[in-house]
Amino acid sequence: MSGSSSLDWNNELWNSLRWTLEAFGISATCFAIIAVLLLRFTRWGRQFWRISGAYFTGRDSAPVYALMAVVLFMTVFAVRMTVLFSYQGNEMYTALQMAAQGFAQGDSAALDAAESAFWRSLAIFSILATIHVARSLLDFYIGQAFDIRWRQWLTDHITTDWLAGRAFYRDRFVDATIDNPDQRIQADVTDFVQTSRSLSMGAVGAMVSLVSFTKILWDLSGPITVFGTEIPRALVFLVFAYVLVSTIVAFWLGRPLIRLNFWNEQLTANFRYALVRVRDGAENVAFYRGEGVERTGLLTRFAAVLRNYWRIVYRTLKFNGWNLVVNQIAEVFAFLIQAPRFFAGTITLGDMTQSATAFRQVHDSLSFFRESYDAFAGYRASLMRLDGLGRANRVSRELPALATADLDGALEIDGVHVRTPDGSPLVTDLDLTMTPGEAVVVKGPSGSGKTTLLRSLAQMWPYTDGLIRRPSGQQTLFLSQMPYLPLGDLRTAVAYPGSAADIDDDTIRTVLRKVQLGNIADRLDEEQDWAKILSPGEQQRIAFARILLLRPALVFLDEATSAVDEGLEYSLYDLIRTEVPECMLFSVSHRSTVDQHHTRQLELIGDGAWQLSTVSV
Ligand SMILES: Nc1ncnc2c1ncn2[C@@H]1O[C@H](COP(=O)(O)OP(=O)(O)OP(=O)(O)O)[C@@H](O)[C@H]1O
Repeated sequence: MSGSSSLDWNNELWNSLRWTLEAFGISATCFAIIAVLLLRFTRWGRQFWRISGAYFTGRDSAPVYALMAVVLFMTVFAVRMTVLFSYQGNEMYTALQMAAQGFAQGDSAALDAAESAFWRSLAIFSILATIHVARSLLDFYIGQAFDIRWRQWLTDHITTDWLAGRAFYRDRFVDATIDNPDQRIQADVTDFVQTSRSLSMGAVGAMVSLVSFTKILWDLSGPITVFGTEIPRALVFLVFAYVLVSTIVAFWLGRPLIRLNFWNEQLTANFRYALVRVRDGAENVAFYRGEGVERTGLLTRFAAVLRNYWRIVYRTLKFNGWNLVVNQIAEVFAFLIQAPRFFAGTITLGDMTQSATAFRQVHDSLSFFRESYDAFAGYRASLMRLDGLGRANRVSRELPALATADLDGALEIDGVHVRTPDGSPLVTDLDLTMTPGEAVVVKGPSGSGKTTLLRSLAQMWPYTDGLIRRPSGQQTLFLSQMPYLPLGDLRTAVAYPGSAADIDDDTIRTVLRKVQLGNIADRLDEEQDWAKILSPGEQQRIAFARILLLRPALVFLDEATSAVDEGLEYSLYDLIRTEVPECMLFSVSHRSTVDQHHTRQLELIGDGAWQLSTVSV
């Protein structure tokens, strides 16, 4: 009696190499065909292609395919290693069985042969184990390299797309749910890349493993008679039947987990957002002494997280309970079926243990699809979020915006209409021309559309039409009520949107002193959250410092001096008028003290009506 399936180890290196290359060729072909079909005919496949198709096409895609081929090769190679281990195990246990028989029969020649077979199988194990360790590490490294390269490309691609054509602002007019691009760009991209690889390569590995071990199981299995009917190759059919039934039950038990996990994400995000709100509004909450209300609000949200979490715990108990039972039975299932043949002497101990290994591999391969269901549900959610962001970016860029043209040293507003999203007119048919040194102040009651007019002139507001001709690029500056201070040192904050590298420190310090911020002029290197440190009035002075630094031809100011006293307001405007006298000013202000720095006044009267007059000081 000898192992019914053993390998010729002397030639195994070449055999395995040939096997791996063949299996790689077949897998790569099947993978390509299935991928094309999925990309064309499934909704999520089309979403995948819209998100990342450009990575796989174009001039730079050759290295991508090369790396993919290596990843695929490593996956197939891993299966071959498992196959080899199963044969090595077979030989080792068969040798032990032969040794036991040699002892029993007092046959020293048989004992010697068994002993040398045992040591040979251990020597083979040490070679296989060494290759396995090296392969595992290389596999990890190549997988990570693949992910990092893809993630880098995708983050760059999506960030660029999001920032292009002011989509990051105008997305809100397309899809109100795009309120968390941060999550989409950071977490979803990471998840998308990792899960794309793990699911696709997992499926390839499972299929190759399924075919390989079904073949082994086929060779090792014999017929079984059930109720008078003989089932040939019973083990193969039984494992398929076993996994099918256990999968159906597991699917039925585990299905609610997908919904519960979705809710878990949602409720945790709500809780986190509420915490962030308290952090961002800390000063206001503290002034109001709102801790009590905040505590109740936070703990109510957290209670919802816990309620749902308990449901997950109970459901997981059932799901895991079933899976544990299934897996425990799978441990002995092959032994149970093969035992009669072993005791009848038809198969060796090695065949028995190899049957168990093969059974487990076939079982695990078939179970891959069941166990990946959850990961796939999460993957689809990521696909939907990334595709949704891409779609909103595209659509928002196609939204109408004011037509614009470059014009050196002057401003021409020609037939501009501005409406609210529901179509009510805010400004109707505005015509206005400005020449260097001129200044216009915009007045009107709260809600009359002053800020929205500026949004329209900056091409941000979609409910508008008409034409604006103005100095190009950074020759025109829009300054909102509270200037934006980017992350980084003070130098970067003051120079924004210019680059701090282009301006020397002395110039920045001089300008800060001119706008009466001499107290911070020596802190240019400090990295702080300057928006939290500087008072609103100080932040508004930073905006004036930017005008002095960038010396634009035209500036739009929206309530730019609302947080400073009238004396300071006077000197800031005076500074601009004397330092950059050619600069055209277009200011929105409620304060009458601002009027004296302007030549004309544009008044929004309501329902789209407006009136232009000269300022009489
Ligand atoms: N994103 C938006 N969606 C819907 N309506 C908006 C949006 N932004 C502004 N509005 C509406 O457009 C109108 C004009 O708003 P806008 O902020 O331009 O007024 P304003 O004259 O600048 O007011 P204030 O003097 O109070 O700053 C308001 O009725 C406002 O509610």
